[in-house]
Amino acid sequence: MTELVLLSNPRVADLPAHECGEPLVDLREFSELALDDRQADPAGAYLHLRAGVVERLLVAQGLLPDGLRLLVVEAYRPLWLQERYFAEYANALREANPHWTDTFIHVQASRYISPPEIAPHVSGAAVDLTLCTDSGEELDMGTEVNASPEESHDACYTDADVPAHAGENRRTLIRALSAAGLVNYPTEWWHWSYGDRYWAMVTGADAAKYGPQDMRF
Ligand SMILES: C[C@@H](N)C(=O)N[C@H](C)C(=O)O
Ligand SMILES: [Zn+2]
Repeated sequence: MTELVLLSNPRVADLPAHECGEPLVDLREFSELALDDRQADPAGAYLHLRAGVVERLLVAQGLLPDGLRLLVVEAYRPLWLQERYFAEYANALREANPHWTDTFIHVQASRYISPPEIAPHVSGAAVDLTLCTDSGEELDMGTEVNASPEESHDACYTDADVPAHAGENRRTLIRALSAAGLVNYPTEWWHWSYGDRYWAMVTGADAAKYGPQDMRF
């Protein structure tokens, strides 16, 4: 079994980010991609991603079997929102496990939400997505997008034992995105990134290409 490395692991968190200056682009410009509004913000910040990530997503879209599309749920996330998500989840873990130390809570929280200071969504380097048909029907992936480890009994883990058809759908997603150069966070089948610290750790790059962005509308 391969080792599961979390975002809080120093092998990821201690990597530097060398900002390359690439712009964030608006996914609404690309009709190839299907877009979902469950995480929408009024200005559409959640539909922005670095140009290099978009390029690879379009390659992945082209590699999917006919009739299937990538359905983007959330891309860019502002720092304040990442901080809120992290604090809320850490607090829930603390309440459920009052004997856990702060250090252990930080590690356990990072299974599901990135520590804000290294968060890949804040850099426009990560995207949460799934698959849908041309007519917009979502494929069964074994859990909902954003199901937590607790509510899904760890079925959110990419290699979890899920019903056969859901496993096949996950493999279709994995094949296309991996071939296009994105990397997956193994505790979340829907979370993919390029150019962030996790990508650097997986590919052996010296540094992330993208640092945090402060997008204002
Ligand atoms: C929970 C999910 N939406 C997510 O994005 N998690 C990752 C690890 C993150 O916060 O970057
Ligand atoms: Zn994500």
